[in-house]
Amino acid sequence: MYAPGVTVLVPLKPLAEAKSRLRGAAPDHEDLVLALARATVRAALAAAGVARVLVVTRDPVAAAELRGCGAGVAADDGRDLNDALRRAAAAVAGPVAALPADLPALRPAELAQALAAAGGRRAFVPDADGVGTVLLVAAPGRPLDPRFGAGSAAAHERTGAARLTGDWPTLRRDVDTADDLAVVRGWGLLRTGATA
Ligand SMILES: Nc1nc2c(ncn2[C@@H]2O[C@H](COP(=O)(O)OP(=O)(O)OP(=O)(O)O)[C@@H](O)[C@H]2O)c(=O)[nH]1
Ligand SMILES: C=C(OP(=O)(O)O)C(=O)O
Repeated sequence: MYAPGVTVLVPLKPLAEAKSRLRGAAPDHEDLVLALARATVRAALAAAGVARVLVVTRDPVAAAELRGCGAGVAADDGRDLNDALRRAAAAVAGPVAALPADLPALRPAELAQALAAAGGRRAFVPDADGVGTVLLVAAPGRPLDPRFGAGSAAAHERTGAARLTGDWPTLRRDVDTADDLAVVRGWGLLRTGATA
């Protein structure tokens, strides 16, 4: 049976505001944020089952750079992260998922496996600590209904989403802090000039 590819929404704050907990971890903060996003987008585009990646942002520099990587851009006209994702998802026809822009070590095969594991259900992948969310997949024909933010894994579970905990270390390692950055640098998987 033909299974249509997933549209992956990648939300990204304006570069100057994003990843505030990483401020000081690299000489040029905006360059670091963009490098994380670029690596995330490239990996997502290379994953089997992904039809396209749409970056949800209002930052013109990030939009232009990420278009250059092959992503599309959806206008960010939301009040906050979940509102922006909700609005962008409502405009997508077909399967939709959301992935944060801070997964620079992501291996495409791990994302492909997670999307396959969702198996047409509403599902999410928690971060390495099991507290946050690194991937939310909408049930076919249903709203994305994102609950990102503090304690989002539990919040997504409360909405009936299946918790997927495969052996996906690069998918589950979002980079929020300098310690997270050190972990992915240690793996040697950060393929970006600014953060290498
Ligand atoms: N479009 C959009 N993206 C957002 C918004 N808030 C957060 N994001 C993005 O959502 C993803 C997950 O958010 P966080 O990991 O908390 O990142 P952050 O808010 O940039 O980082 P901190 O400032 O350190 O909290 C990141 O890719 C953010 O850039 C928002 O209001 N609009
Ligand atoms: C917004 C989130 O990201 P973080 O906890 O990494 O800031 C989340 O996990 O829902």
